[in-house]
Amino acid sequence: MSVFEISGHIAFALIAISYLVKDILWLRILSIIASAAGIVFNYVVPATPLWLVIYWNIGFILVHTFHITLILRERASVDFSEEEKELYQTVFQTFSPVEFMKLLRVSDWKIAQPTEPITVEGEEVPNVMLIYNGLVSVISGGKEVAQLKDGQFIGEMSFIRGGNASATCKALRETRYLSIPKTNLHKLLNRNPAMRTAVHAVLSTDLAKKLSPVQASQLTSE
Ligand SMILES: Nc1ncnc2c1ncn2[C@@H]1O[C@@H]2COP(=O)(O)O[C@H]2[C@H]1O
Repeated sequence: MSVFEISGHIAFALIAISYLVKDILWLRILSIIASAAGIVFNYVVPATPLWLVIYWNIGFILVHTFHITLILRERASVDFSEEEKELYQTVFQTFSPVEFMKLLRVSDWKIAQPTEPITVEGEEVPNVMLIYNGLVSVISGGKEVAQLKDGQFIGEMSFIRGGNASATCKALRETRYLSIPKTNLHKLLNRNPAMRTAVHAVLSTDLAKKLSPVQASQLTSE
């Protein structure tokens, strides 16, 4: 088998490997190398070059190169503050840096003063919020049922289930939090379907941690 015939095998082998790769950048790089090997094979091995195949492969290379440029440009623009890095490492590790950056772009940093209500039981909750630093009381039916602190979400229940606030949440001391407007979050997830699983995983983990042992055992026995 000549070197040029081997290039045909390399082209198809790389296409097969690219199907296994999850990182889109690597998938595109492998596809470019596969197309280049395909061009060599189709130029040298047949009696006359197969221009139709060669032109299509050049087209594929151009498309992948264009997208690689966009990906690299996007990745280069990722620059987190210390606070954002901490949130990324503690809560959003399952996100890619670019996905986390997209989430931050549609979010706002806010501060609630002591006794300030963040949600009101039975009323609409326009944002999903993540406590960065502070303490929040969760009041249901006039009684405190829980306290929420750093790294915990507020408003995730109505986001997942729909409907209004299941409880009133009030800051017990000055509380700094990341607020993600739900309309922005829905639009972001529609534009980036791959992020949907990561967002739901983060919110479900938070929800599971909030379940009391009694509630959890009731759920598992259902
Ligand atoms: N038992 C609970 N333990 C912890 N947090 C709660 C509890 N009940 C309600 N919450 C929080 O209070 C929020 C009120 O708005 P949501 O129902 O959207 O989401 C709710 C949770 O974030």
